[in-house]
Amino acid sequence: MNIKVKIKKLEHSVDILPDYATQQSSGMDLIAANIEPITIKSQEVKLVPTGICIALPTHLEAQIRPRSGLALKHGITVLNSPGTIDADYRGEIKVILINHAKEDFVIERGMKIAQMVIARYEQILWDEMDLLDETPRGSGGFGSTGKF
Ligand SMILES: O=c1ccn([C@H]2C[C@H](O)[C@@H](COP(=O)(O)OP(=O)(O)OP(=O)(O)O)O2)c(=O)[nH]1
Ligand SMILES: [Mg+2]
Repeated sequence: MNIKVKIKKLEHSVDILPDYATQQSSGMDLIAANIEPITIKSQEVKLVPTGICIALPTHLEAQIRPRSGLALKHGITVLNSPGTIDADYRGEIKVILINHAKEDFVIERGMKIAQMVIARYEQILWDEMDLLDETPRGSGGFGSTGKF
């Protein structure tokens, strides 16, 4: 679609911008911009800077998602996944990482720490009712349709 989105690099940012690793990747890899290494001890949470600010147009949001390789090999994931970057946010994009492994993990500057998916969203208005239309599912949920 080639929608152009404004991006600003902060002083501590890395040289390259987030990018798609392959032609049809849905997410762009986000790069750690911490000057000094950040150690995430087992079960610890750390906020990792990316050094970039963006200005998304209305109806687009950015979702911060984990990288499966970091999760599988090192137990590192995005605590608030998917993190939400609102269209009106102009601050630095930061990534909340948690270490679920037993070993410490060190985030080095330049490391690909998470991925960012740009998605469309809608805002709605409530139409408050006393009764909602009936459906075959009704209030069934949480496994109501069976195991297999
Ligand atoms: O992983 C994240 C999540 C959020 N943000 C930024 C962008 C987002 O637009 C803003 C607010 O995020 P969110 O709405 O998830 O946090 P909140 O706790 O509700 O804070 P606020 O009251 O500022 O909305 O913080 C990040 O940089 N990284
Ligand atoms: Mg919020």
